[in-house]
Amino acid sequence: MAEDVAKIIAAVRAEGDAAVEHFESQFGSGARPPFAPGPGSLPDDVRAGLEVAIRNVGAVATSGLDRDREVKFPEGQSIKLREVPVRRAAVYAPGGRNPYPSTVVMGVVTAQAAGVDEVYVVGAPHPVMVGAAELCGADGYFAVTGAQAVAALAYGTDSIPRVDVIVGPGSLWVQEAKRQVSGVVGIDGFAGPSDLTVIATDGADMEALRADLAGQAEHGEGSLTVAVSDDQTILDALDAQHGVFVESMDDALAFVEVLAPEHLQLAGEAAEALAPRIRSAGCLFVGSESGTAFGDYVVGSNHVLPTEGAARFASGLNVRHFRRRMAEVRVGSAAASLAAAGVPIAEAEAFEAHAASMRLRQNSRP
Ligand SMILES: N[C@H](CO)Cc1c[nH]c[nH+]1
Repeated sequence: MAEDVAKIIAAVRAEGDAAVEHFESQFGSGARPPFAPGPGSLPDDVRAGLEVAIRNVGAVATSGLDRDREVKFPEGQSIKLREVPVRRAAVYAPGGRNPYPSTVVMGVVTAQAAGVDEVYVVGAPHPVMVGAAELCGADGYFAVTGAQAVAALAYGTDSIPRVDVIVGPGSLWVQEAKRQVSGVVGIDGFAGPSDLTVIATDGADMEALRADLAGQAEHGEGSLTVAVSDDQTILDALDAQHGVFVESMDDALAFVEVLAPEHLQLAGEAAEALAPRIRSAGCLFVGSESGTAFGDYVVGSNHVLPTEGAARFASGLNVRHFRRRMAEVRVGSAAASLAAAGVPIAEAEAFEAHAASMRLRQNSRP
């Protein structure tokens, strides 16, 4: 598959819209340049729900913004650490088996909270997804899908703007394409099939947990559900794809730290005590009311999360995926003392021109 994806990317890079149209007719929705989707349409109750999602996801995303910082040295130099948004971002929203207006919200609202100037959506031209993008105030929607969509966004075509960051879940083709263009553009990471692990202890609401597990299994192919408990009767009743019996909660924690699930629910009397001990989950849901489905849609946390164990090192989608940090440097009156320190290092590296550039400022006055 990696080779096929590489061929698609190379073709789109070389031929632009014509190649996108070709692959779209072969594997996608068949849209033609300029890849405009049909009109958006949102039933009133869906619109109202999405408005709640937009408000809550926006509030959480905004709270993740880092502020600029400045370090001033007594020698005279100052370094400002500036947090700056990228100019353009795109959200890939899957719409093959089911339309995902919720993913449109997760991506667009987070990019907007990050301060991105232009935010685009790509995906199947489903009216509810287009309507969600309009409701969020996205700057455009392109009815392109698959690896060709990712390639078009990475390199730009006549119809599709080149962006700085591409985020969002998608098929293995989409994820492989994102991996291959990363470096040319920023990406959020690998967002594969959904998984849910529950740690259920005494007092867990079994009916609710069964519903939660069935919910994530509903994503179909590749989705993974795991129940962990120190009580075999709980495991039998939950009927997850995998039931993992543990002797103790320490063993349960050790297990989930290695698995690093996308979603981890803690249910039952031990839930609150366990919560602070969890480190490696994409998103942690604590207590009987906290079903993963709330996180999929409206509670405010993001549902674009690291899967397949990536929660060991990666974060769920957040404003940092759309921002970069840039140091702003003023050497000022520190030139002399810094040159005294820097010149010998440059000379040790045999970089005489580097040394000269510092040395000649040794006597300057700001
Ligand atoms: N559970 C998915 C990934 O965490 C997100 C989603 C969208 N729609 C329903 N669920």
